[in-house]
Amino acid sequence: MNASSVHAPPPAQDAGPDHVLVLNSGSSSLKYQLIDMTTGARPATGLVERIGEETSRVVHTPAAGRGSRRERSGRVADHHAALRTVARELSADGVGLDSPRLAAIGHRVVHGGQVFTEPAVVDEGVLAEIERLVPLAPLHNPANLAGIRTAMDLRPDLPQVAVFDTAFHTTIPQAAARYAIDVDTADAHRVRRYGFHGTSHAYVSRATARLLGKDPADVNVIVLHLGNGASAAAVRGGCCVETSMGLTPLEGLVMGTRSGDVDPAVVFHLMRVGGMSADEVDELLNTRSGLLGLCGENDMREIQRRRAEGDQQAGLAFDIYAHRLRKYIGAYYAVLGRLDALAFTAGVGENSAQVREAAVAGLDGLGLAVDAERNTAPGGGARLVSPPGARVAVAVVPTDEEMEIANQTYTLVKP
Ligand SMILES: Nc1ncnc2c1ncn2[C@@H]1O[C@H](COP(=O)(O)OP(=O)(O)O)[C@@H](O)[C@H]1O
Ligand SMILES: CC(=O)OP(=O)(O)O
Ligand SMILES: [Mg+2]
Repeated sequence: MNASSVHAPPPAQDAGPDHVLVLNSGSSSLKYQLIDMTTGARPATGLVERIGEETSRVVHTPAAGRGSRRERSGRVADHHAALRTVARELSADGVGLDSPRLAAIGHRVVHGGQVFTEPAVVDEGVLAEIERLVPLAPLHNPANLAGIRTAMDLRPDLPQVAVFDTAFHTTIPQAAARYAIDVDTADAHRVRRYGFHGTSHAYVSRATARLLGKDPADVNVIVLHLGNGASAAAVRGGCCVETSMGLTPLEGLVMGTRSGDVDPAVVFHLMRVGGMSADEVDELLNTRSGLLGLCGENDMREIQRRRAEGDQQAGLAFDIYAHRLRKYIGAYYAVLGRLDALAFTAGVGENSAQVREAAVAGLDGLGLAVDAERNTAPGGGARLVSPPGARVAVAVVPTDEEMEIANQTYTLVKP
């Protein structure tokens, strides 16, 4: 690894602990943001990606005036090593894990089962429960646990708070949460719809209401969180009533590498006739399916480029992706009965005008359309892309899972 010089300002001496470090550990990445809860500023953000591979990449971005962006490559063996690397980067900026201004570390934990309806200060009992849920989120929960355990090693005195992706979905009624399988079998194995990306759905549904100048309690909204993982949520008056991910983050929309909905019999067919093991089918549906499986590419930018050049495989992958979105929009409209807004968020939702246009194509009858000029206009921030006076607002609403996690964490621990 090659280091570069840093110019860290002297740490403030008089402020109390008002910083939260947010960690979002994915299966092979660790994203982090240090947030000043007094000002909302982010003294540092960054990510470690390709953890465990031959060459990992570390990108650390201090806030303006605190130093310059640093990028390194080299092997980062696991999530423990990743967090130690992050700690060193933060120390170099004078805001290390030993900083007296650090109030807590907030961790995104993907699966909280039915137990965690709120964020939790981590203790041995919480760790044991997250561990018990590993079989339901094998890609995510082990990484989340590694992040928490290393953070506890590095700062045993500091509160660690777990914020669960599933928590926002615990209001989903039984009629939507239960699968139609034998009740005793389902209960014995905790089989039900849990839903994920809840922190994002909660934040974006509230921000959408704000954009409309309304109280979240008065607004019905469909949120489409379209990142590498993708899910839809129907939110009535601030409460989630339906979502597309289920027992695990595999169900629902077409994703970067995950299939989303398939007939469950596909699994038995591949095992009986295709000679695959359960683990092989699991790996196929989670990591070699979705956009990647359809056209060899999971980056929507690249798919759009190939589609524009007439590449039929990329065109079909895009069409399948958009078709699934339309199907869910129609279904969730029916679930809600009345729809005030459709909100697009995350990497694809915030940046792809083509996906937004295709997702509502032909839905004019439902009052859903995008205005070509608004939809393609550059600019960040929450904004409407539907035509003026539209019956249903269509909006781009950037998600901020890190700020939401920081707020929930700080609320629990602030002095
Ligand atoms: N300008 C863009 N146009 C289309 N897709 C984009 C654009 N920028 C980012 N994306 C897509 O966003 C996805 C990543 O979204 P993101 O929310 O960062 O994912 P995650 O947090 O799940 O890793 C990638 O598929 C990428 O292609
Ligand atoms: C739950 C989930 O799918 O998360 P991500 O999109 O970060 O993979
Ligand atoms: Mg994400």
